[in-house]
Amino acid sequence: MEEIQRLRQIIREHDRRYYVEAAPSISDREYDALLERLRALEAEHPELLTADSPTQRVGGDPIAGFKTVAHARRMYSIDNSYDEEELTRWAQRCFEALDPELQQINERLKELDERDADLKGKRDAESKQSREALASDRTALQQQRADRLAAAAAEGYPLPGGYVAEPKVDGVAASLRYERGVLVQGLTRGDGYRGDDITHNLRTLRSVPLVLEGDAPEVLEVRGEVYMPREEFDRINRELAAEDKELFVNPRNATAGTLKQLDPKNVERRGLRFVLHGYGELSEDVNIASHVELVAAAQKLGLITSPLSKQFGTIKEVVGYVDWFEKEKDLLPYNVDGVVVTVNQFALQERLGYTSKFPRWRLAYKYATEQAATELLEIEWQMGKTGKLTPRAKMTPVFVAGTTVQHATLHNVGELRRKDVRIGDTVIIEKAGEIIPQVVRVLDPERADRNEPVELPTSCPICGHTLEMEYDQRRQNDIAQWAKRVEREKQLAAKEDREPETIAEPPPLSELDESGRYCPNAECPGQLKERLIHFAGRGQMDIEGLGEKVVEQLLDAGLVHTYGDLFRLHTKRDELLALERMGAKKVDNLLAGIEAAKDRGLTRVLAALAIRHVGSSGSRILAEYYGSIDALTAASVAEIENFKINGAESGIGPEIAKSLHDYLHSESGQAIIEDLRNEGVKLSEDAKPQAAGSGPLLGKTLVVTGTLQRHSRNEAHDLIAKAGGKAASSISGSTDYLVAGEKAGSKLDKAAKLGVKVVTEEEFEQLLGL
Ligand SMILES: NC(=O)c1ccc[n+]([C@@H]2O[C@H](COP(=O)([O-])OP(=O)(O)OC[C@H]3O[C@@H](n4cnc5c(N)ncnc54)[C@H](O)[C@@H]3O)[C@@H](O)[C@H]2O)c1
Ligand SMILES: [Zn+2]
Repeated sequence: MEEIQRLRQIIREHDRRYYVEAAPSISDREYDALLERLRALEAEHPELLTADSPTQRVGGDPIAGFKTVAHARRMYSIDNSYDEEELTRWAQRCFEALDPELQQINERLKELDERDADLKGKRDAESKQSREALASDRTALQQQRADRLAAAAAEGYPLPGGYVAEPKVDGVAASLRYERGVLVQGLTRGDGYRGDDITHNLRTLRSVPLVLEGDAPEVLEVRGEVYMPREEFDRINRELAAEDKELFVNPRNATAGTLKQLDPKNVERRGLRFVLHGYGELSEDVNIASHVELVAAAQKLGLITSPLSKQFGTIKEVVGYVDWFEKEKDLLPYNVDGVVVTVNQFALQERLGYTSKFPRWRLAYKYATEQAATELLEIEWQMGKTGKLTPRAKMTPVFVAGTTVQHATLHNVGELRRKDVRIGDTVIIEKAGEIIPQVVRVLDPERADRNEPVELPTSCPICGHTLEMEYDQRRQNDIAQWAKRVEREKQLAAKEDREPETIAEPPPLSELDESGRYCPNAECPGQLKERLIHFAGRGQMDIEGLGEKVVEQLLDAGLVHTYGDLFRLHTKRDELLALERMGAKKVDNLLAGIEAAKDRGLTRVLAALAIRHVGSSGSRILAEYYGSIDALTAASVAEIENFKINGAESGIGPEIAKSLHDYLHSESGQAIIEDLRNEGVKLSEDAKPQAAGSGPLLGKTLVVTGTLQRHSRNEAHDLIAKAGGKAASSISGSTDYLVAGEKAGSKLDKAAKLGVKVVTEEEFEQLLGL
């Protein structure tokens, strides 16, 4: 069946975008609809079902750069439903499979059937009579069964131990393995059988204890959700926007994207959290018989569980919780997309077992994302400070998920073309998880009287400079790879004296692959206001007194046309004084602020110039490595892309390298740098003390007290620093561990009061991985 093939291919592509790239292009609901369609087709044609169908496997392929490790117990996905009645039907199925009375009735019905089958062929009177008796027995049993089910339905399918309902936190599943109380491994779910080893990243989370409290068992694997609070998500997206990088579409993708970081320092900065919702391998000495007991035991060990985890006797009560929680969930500081319902007792879970992909004892109820239909009126092109022109849909205002919406971002030309939105179309928009509204799709793309595709600008609407296009990096790589393979095949064929085999060529780059259209003129007035605001901003040149309002005034009065003009403002004191609300004191402050900004150094200057793809962290890495703008300008693209720091990848990718190189060698870029240099702006970076690297203690603060047997105090501090941690001398709320040697004294009391974990010298060595 062609449709099955096609659906599988489409779904795999979405899986890759979602799990591997953390950048989905359709909503979960649409994705689930595709999967449902495939499942239905496979059910109709079971002979076409294959083990590698997306309906049979969970998650995505492993991520490059991480070690994959087999899970001690498989990590399943969870079947989900958007339908409350489905929740009740699920409970009914569980009840039917578990209730002893129904089991008995079913057994007896089966017996009757077997006996009936034996008698079937026989024609004698006795057999006939027996069969009649059997039939009436069956009717009675069936009635009994129906009565039992009706009674159970009325009660809400009660189970011994009941059900547990928990928020379905919208993040990424992870498994933490503790051996004798020490965190030894953290894995992603991966394909369910094997996950990526992200131990070093998970260690940086404050909510992930490196050592468990109290009596920890031999082996304890807990599973839970790594997620990003909304506030943190907003902050990161603001930062990305300031660096003109692609934004994360929601906190879940931000979490996935963060966990993929190779450098744990980048993870530490992004307040991720962990909340427990399940378990993996448990050693014999673990005495836990239910989900509720798991949660209680985990809390005692210092793990974080959901305060909203609730036990209920019946599914009716669970449905009540689901209804109540629908409004309530929006008040939480993190995104929740549903409720996970679990059969509480492990013994019952075992009896229910698993399908090829899901446990039968768990179901995720998902709240639907609100959507609305409206008319697309116009495509506007907005210019950002790096000169990127972003298409934005202007629509007839429509109310969706609590607010009136009339703009939706389309990100880039690629997305505009892939969604093929046209003026006059009715479009479906959606606000999923606190995000800027998105155009999901066109309602009726087959409509005969549609307008022509949207016309794209080819030159800058403000300065007229020809625009530059950028294309999806992955597609570019695919094409480059193909060219290499063709070349290799040619050489091989020549050697073996045969015709080279043809290797299918990937489709050429087109508008569908376009990731950005830019005005490359760094002096384009269309970018000037945004550029100046950014230049003067906090993380950049940090010029006091130069906010948005003042920038506007300076531009309106024609006092500033370039960054360099800012540093010449001191010659225009009178003109400044003539501006509205600009007294002598304010002018002096502004001029002093500008003067002070000259000494910020190369890191800040690079970040301030708003060079495409070059953000603050990239600027820091580059400035610290090269030391001066001249050294940086002398470097080739390949050098910038490939230099190593202490043998490790620098984190500067090809996009950054090319964009920076282009800028430093462009006429406008060079003019800007020379101008700044002439004005005395510092274009070098002083050598920095060795930045804390990675290590098992990254992001953790430790205090050492008392006398250790094997290490002096100074040695211990060195070891902590080498492991990426901070050694502090006094305990506070932000201390993670107190390392207590002999005669530890008063710090122990303080640690107890503040809830700081106390570790022995041995445990300390385990933490260090010694
Ligand atoms: N938009 C796309 O392109 C796209 C692509 C692939 C997948 N998806 C989405 O991803 C879903 C499949 O992903 P999935 O397999 O991770 O399933 P899922 O996200 O629907 O649910 C399972 C996961 O929920 C998490 N979870 C959160 N809170 C939990 C709790 N209290 N108890 C237990 N688990 C909890 C766990 O990590 C678990 O693995 C699909 O339903 C689809 O909506 C979307
Ligand atoms: Zn321009």
